[in-house]
Amino acid sequence: MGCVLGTESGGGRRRSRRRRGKVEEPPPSAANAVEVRVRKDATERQRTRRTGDVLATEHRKPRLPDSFLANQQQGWPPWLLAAAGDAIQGWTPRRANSFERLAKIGQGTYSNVYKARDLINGKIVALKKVRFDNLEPESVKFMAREILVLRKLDHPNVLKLEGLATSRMSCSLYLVFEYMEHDLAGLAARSGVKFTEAQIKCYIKQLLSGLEHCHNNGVLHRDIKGSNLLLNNEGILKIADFGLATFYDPNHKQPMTSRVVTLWYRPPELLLGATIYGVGVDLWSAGCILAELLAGKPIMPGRTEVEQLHKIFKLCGSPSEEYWKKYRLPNATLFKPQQPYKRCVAETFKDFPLHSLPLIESLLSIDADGRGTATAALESEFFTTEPYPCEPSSLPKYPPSKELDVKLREEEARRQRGLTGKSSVVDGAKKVKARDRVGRAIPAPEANAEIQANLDLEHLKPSQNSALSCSLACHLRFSGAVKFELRIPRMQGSIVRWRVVTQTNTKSKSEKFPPPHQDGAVGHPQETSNKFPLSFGPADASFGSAVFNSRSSVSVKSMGAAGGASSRKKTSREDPRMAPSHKFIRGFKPSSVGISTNLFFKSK
Ligand SMILES: Nc1ncnc2c1ncn2[C@@H]1O[C@H](COP(=O)(O)OP(=O)(O)OP(=O)(O)O)[C@@H](O)[C@H]1O
Repeated sequence: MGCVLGTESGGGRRRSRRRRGKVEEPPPSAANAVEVRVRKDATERQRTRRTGDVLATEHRKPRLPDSFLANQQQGWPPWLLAAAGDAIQGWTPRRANSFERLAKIGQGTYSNVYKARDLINGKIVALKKVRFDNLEPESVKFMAREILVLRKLDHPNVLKLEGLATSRMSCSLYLVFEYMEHDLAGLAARSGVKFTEAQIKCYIKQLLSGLEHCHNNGVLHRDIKGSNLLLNNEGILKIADFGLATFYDPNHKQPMTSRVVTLWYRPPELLLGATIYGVGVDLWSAGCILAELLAGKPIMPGRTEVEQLHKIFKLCGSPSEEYWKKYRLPNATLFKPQQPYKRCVAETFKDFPLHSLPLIESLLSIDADGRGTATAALESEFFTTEPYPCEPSSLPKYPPSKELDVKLREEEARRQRGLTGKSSVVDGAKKVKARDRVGRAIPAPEANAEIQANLDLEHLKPSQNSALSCSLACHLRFSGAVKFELRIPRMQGSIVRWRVVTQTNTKSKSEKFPPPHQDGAVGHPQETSNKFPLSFGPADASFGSAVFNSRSSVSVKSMGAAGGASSRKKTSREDPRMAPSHKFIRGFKPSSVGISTNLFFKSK
């Protein structure tokens, strides 16, 4: 027996008639005529289905939500509604051909960014083009989240999403942003650019103001770094690239993925596998940027997660016993140094302006709780003492210098010197190895695209045709370049032949698109990402002396070659305090980082 909604005769109130299992038809009236017609149709269709009529197939189609129909009326293509209905709800799309593309200005993990002219008002904009046809549903979901986050934010120091555009012909969505001439990483890398203390204060104040707005609106950015801080010619800094951002509620903390934030700016708790975290992750990155601007070079340019953590411990001290007990982090047993490291932030940055140190100390607290909030950081003496932050409008105007331009310029310089041939070409933009870069500041590793796994495989006894153990550090970048670094234990009298089988798991692309099951923020329980011991790589040379000299000059950069990746000394010995790197383990599960690797060695 079917059931339909009925209207109570006389009273006009609708109520379910399911109780009596009886269909009652209300008397037709002007007020409910349409509803009655609809119910009649439904009843007829149900009867038809029972009799096996052909209309039954039509009836099986799921009913489309009203928002879907409303959006379709607004001109959204059905494929986009299906993929990201919530994110675009209430907006009317622009046509892509109402913009004139002028130049490609950036490239991201899943997008190309173009400088374009709005043909309606002549305004110059940035169009972030996202192609849907070759994106997996997961990636689309994260793109939709980026739009939702951007739509929630409205602040002078947060890049505003001005609209969306679609093209009829291609499966693409364009995010329309105001055009920004520079990014902080590109600007800092320019030769001849030296920021004064007042200018650094101006930039950091704007960064913290933007972060304060994000955090107050329940948004964590999770990828704060120089290339995501865009600047216009009026000196306004805007936080951009919310591709890794997430909503969070400090009062109802949900597990989230720890595989976020670009390595050099990633806080220790994430490296240790924390899944419950908060605003502290962005504040740590802000602290790294502040120190980087003052030093003129990245302060902790690690190449692997292990090395990154090592650098953090060496500068900021290793966590206290209370910390390990308080947080019980998943990777604690792997990374806990046998002997503690002493904190030496003040000593390392002794040449920094006096009032910058308390702020850096606080932002670079090992314990995220010690980092406070963006609001508290804005109240720090750094901003209330002389020299005061300069006005954005008083900042110098620079020719365009975004990271991509820098890479292209450097590649051209290398080509001129006849050194080309080693870098890979990615969609027109050639990648430049860190050690080949000129200029003092080095752009950070690209986005979060680096998946790093130091894999220690099970040691098998050498015997005929047996597999020999090895330690493999694998670096996968989404540019497509895969680099393997093999550390092979000395095998006396063995001829080693190897077969390396790699299988990238395109389903869990990267930290950029953490698999949904790893990010509670999109409604899935989280799993810790590093389920295998990571080993510390070679100990790095410690961060050199700070280059800021507040006595002699207000300029902050006097270094020649950049520190970090390009000038880092390599030592062959590991720090004895850290976990050994050639420990062999059982039960290794490489798929947790999206790459499957097998090594087979044959001994004689
Ligand atoms: N509004 C803008 N104005 C000028 N340039 C921009 C703008 N938005 C983005 N860009 C440039 O495009 C680059 C890529 O943009 P964005 O970081 O948003 O893309 P993404 O796909 O999220 O990148 P990633 O994978 O690096 O995180 C930026 O580094 C920047 O140089």
